[in-house]
Amino acid sequence: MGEAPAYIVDDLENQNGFENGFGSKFKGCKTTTTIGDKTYVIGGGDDESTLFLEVQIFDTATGDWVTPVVLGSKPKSCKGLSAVLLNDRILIVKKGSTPDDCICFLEVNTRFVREQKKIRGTDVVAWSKGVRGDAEKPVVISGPSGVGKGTLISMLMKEFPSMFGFSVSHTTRAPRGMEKDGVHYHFTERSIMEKEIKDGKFLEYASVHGNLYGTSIEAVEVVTDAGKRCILDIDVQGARSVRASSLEAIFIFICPPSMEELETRLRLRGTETEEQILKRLRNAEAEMEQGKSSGIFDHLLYNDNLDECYVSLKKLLGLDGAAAATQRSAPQGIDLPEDHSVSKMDNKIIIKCGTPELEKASKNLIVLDVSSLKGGAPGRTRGLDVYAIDSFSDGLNGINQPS
Ligand SMILES: Nc1ncnc2c1ncn2[C@@H]1O[C@H](COP(=O)(O)OP(=O)(O)OP(=O)(O)O)[C@@H](O)[C@H]1O
Ligand SMILES: Nc1nc2c(ncn2[C@@H]2O[C@H](COP(=O)(O)O)[C@@H](O)[C@H]2O)c(=O)[nH]1
Repeated sequence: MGEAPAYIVDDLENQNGFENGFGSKFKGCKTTTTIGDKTYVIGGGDDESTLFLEVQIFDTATGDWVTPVVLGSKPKSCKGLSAVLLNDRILIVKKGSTPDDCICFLEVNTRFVREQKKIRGTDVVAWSKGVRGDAEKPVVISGPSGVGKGTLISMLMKEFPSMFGFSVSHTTRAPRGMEKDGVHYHFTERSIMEKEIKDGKFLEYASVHGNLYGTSIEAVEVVTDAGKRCILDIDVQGARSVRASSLEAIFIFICPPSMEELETRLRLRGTETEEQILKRLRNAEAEMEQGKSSGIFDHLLYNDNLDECYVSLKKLLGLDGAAAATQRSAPQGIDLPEDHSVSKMDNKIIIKCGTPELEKASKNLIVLDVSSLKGGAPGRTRGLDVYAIDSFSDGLNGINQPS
């Protein structure tokens, strides 16, 4: 992939098709990035009708404009944009945005995007929000039916309501008495779910105890967009698929103290027929084997005494003691002045804060170190390291060309 855009928007505007194509869409700010034959034009409008950033691709080989499938939540439009091409994604720095909304990524060739392109047979891009540090890894919880996954997750969500969000799965099974559509599951007809699977809607899906279950990309995005850490309650097959996907998560397998106790819990729960209970118990044997030996899971927890197991779970998630208080605070944003320019040096993005007052002040350069980026759509791009320095710091003299 090249480093600098070969085309600027004015050049594109002179290309055949631009006038009749999508040029008119970007009346406000816009930026272009060229990768091989494709020029990604990212822009926003200056009116109420275009509240979000849009993406169009100009194919320089064919002269055609392509409207890609855009996954992820579109960032809000803004007063100005800078784009920097990283390996598989474009970093966007927005002007006139709030601290939590000024850095985002448009993924153009991440594993997630490549998979989606294959499934959908069309151009795909995906937005992901950039967050500082290593926080917010989603949590995948698996274990045989009746082991207590749901119980433990409810305890976690009750104690840390602003920190965790539940990924609401789709299923073809019928709702139980108290279960609500859209809260516990998205209860879906099999034919519809099969179509949605074909359309690439799901991050993972599996046939479990005779029904289809799946985590939609949107289910994870809804939680992530709310600024919460996503919890997935899925079976071992699903966990294996997520492990192979681009979602970087912590994988926890919950074991029962014994198969007898598992049976007792399933029977006492009283939500399944005898036939279903027997099926779930038969499947539990294989699930236990895979949970313990497949290498999918980072941690194994025994749910014998519920309170003790919950304490262990919190410890795994770094929620014990003082750490819990730190984790509960919202992730730090980046306070960017509207007047700034952006350039790149190796793995560092240098944002020069351009007002005369700031130029005189010390610490007028904000550095985004992007050398340790992790994750991405359908979650956050984590690992941004952000710090401020002044213009004359060692090694950064002369980094002052606006992007
Ligand atoms: N440590 C425990 N000791 C005794 N009972 C428990 C314990 N943990 C959970 N239970 C009970 O076991 C039953 C099954 O728990 P739960 O519904 O949370 O299981 P699950 O793993 O989510 O099952 P499924 O995969 O079928 O959704 C519930 O009635 C719950 O109250
Ligand atoms: N692969 C997936 N498995 C899922 C998902 N949602 C739930 N599950 C698992 O199904 C069984 C049965 O659940 P139940 O609610 O019918 O008792 C259980 O092991 C869940 O973990 C999913 O989206 N994908």
